[in-house]
Amino acid sequence: MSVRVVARIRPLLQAELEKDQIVTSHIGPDGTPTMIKIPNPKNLAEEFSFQFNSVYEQSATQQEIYDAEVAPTVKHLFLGYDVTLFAYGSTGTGKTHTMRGGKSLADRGMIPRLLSSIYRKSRTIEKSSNGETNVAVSMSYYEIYNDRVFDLFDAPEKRTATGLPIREAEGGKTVVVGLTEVPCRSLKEFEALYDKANANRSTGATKLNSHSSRSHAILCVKVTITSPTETRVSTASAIDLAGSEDNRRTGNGKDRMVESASINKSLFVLAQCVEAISKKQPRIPYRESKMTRILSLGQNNGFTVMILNLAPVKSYHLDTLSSLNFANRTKKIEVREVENEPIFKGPPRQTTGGALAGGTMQRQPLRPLSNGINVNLTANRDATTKNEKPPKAFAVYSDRSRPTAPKGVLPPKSSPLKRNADNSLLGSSRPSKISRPTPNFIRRGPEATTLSKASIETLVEQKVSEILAARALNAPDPAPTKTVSEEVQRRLDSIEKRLAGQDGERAEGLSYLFMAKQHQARGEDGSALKMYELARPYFPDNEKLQSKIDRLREKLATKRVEEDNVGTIPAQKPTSSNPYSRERRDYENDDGDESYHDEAEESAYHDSEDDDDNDDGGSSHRARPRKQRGTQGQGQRQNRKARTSSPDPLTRHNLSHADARVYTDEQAESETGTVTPRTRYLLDVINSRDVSKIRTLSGLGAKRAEGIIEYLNAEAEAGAGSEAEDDMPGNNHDRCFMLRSWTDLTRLRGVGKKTLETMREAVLV
Ligand SMILES: Nc1ncnc2c1ncn2[C@@H]1O[C@H](COP(=O)(O)OP(=O)(O)OP(=O)(O)O)[C@@H](O)[C@H]1O
Repeated sequence: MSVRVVARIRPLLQAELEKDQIVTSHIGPDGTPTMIKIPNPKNLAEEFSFQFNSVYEQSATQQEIYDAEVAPTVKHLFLGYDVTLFAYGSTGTGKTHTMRGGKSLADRGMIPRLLSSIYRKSRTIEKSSNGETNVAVSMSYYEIYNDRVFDLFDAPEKRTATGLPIREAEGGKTVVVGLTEVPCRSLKEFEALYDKANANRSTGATKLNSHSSRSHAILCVKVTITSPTETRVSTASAIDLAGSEDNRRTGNGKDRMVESASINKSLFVLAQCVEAISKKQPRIPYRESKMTRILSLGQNNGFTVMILNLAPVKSYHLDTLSSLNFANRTKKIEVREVENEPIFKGPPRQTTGGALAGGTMQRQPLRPLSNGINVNLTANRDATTKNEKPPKAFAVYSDRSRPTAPKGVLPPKSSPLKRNADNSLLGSSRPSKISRPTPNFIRRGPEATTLSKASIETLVEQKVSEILAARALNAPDPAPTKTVSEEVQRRLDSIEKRLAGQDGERAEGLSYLFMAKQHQARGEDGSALKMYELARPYFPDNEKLQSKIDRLREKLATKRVEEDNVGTIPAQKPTSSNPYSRERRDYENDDGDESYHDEAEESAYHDSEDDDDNDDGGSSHRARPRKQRGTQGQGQRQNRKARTSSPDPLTRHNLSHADARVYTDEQAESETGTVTPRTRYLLDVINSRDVSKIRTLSGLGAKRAEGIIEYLNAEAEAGAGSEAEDDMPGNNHDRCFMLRSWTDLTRLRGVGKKTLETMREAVLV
């Protein structure tokens, strides 16, 4: 079934005027409000309509929304399904109000109401089973702030600078290592913990919201139902995303800008993921931000409800269109309704709650996670017998395929908890249950080529976890595992070096560059200049960076002179000689033109990007490396097509953050020069399509070498352009597909990032 998407229009705030309202709800085909209408910013007489599962008007109460959208999921939670609830919207649109709410009973948000229902249902189940069935509730709560994960049960002063690591456990789940999981046995206990943890959440004042969330907050409530015959675990995740921000309106200072860049980047990646999923694209860029890795939208099973929060007024016009478009895509995401497998057992045992009795928070030791579904339970069972704390283990699914449970582990179900068929939720017809097969629309990389390689990867991960754990606990590093080979040790050293050494500094420099680009794309030249200047010490010999700074200074000086002369920023037509022209043109286009078509918009962005400094050394910024640059005329044709295409009002944000798309460590290559000599060498060898040459690269066997050539040929065969480009008149595909950058290399099928790093490190140039 699809993600259920409902829209909520918040009431006018004190400073907002009734006459400025532009967002309206309308009755849909089923006779209930399901449609949102909003004028086209370019032509106010024209309206865009968006259809959702439900629409809540300004007067809707918390109770109404809870009853209709969240309460129906509770029974499914108790039947072993995971439930994900998240709030999306621009800053100041009411996400936190919806999820957390106010203090009064009527104002309580979805989260406290959900917990209230969970406890009520738990008591009912325990009572009706005459105490034979026990329900334990525990919670974890963390935030993703500036792309780092922090446990909200930790006071801010106790946080480490790097935050908690996340990683993929063997079972294919993304897990936060070292997260606290707190048992809470009553609503009262929950509320005390939740309030305390919320006080640790990063918030701050912006011009748009005096109490703005600066992080994505993720609450996971684990429900463990233990009957005499089986144990079921399911998780309700409630996510209050930070809101996207337009820094021309927030009045953010430097620190807020850093937060803002991080918020916008992660939301941009989320939008990219949603777009990729909804278009069934083979590559979903989950890995490009921690939030998307953890959320793994479209990969988590169970029920997902998204509440789209909207402000009704004109000042949010473009943000609202952007959000509506995002939500429109989200509703196309199919979520597989899969029940968590129960664990069957022999004699009854103590529950998790019992094991962790006392209401004290317990820091779980950092240790490698075990595999598979219901990892908590297996771990808890061990913990009970050994009187140890259970390892942390909850997760939303990540983009790795998950092994199916070995045959014979789970006998056929005969549970008293087994539900009656209930197809009522969300009005869908439910598919029959399946046992977590791999979603077929996600292209998987080939399995590791050899067993030894796979075990090396595991050992490396295991060792890194141990080291991180030792550091976190301020204990001496554990002795190396006997089985760690020289090869593993060498790679560990290199990973350690990368984590702690120069690369850390470089990463900081890169983050300044990234923010600078974001500001520049938005036309915030002053802030962009500041960020470039902050990046400068990290790349002292980089002439390109220096000349960028010089150009920006010049541009700002020109702007100041113009402002002095005219008294205001000129609304002039861009000219090629005016250094101010490109950004104004982009900005004006995306606010005003109908350049809304995604594919074409992307091309338009890249074309205009090329017009600028040509500083990316080729295609390294591009999401689709196989796009071949056309001539200037071709680029213009693409732009023209973009502007006449369908009025899809996405996304000033997309355009603004286009450079966030693949901004990783490797963008150093585009920012700090062109492709590095080592990468150039790798590219040359791979582009040669010569198996014997490719095999000489470290870490590649014959099989992978052939796989690489197959990939190159397939890409060439597929044509060197996107669907949008395919339609372009005069677009001649370059049939000889070439990789041009490190980013292109990261897209090679079957070659992981670690292997790439090994290959690069082994190049002697
Ligand atoms: N349904 C509502 N009823 C009354 N007030 C509301 C409602 N929704 C939002 N508000 C008010 O609007 C303001 C902004 O709401 P909130 O802080 O929840 O926004 P947000 O989307 O979480 O913002 P940010 O992303 O910046 O954290 C708050 O003052 C809140 O009380």
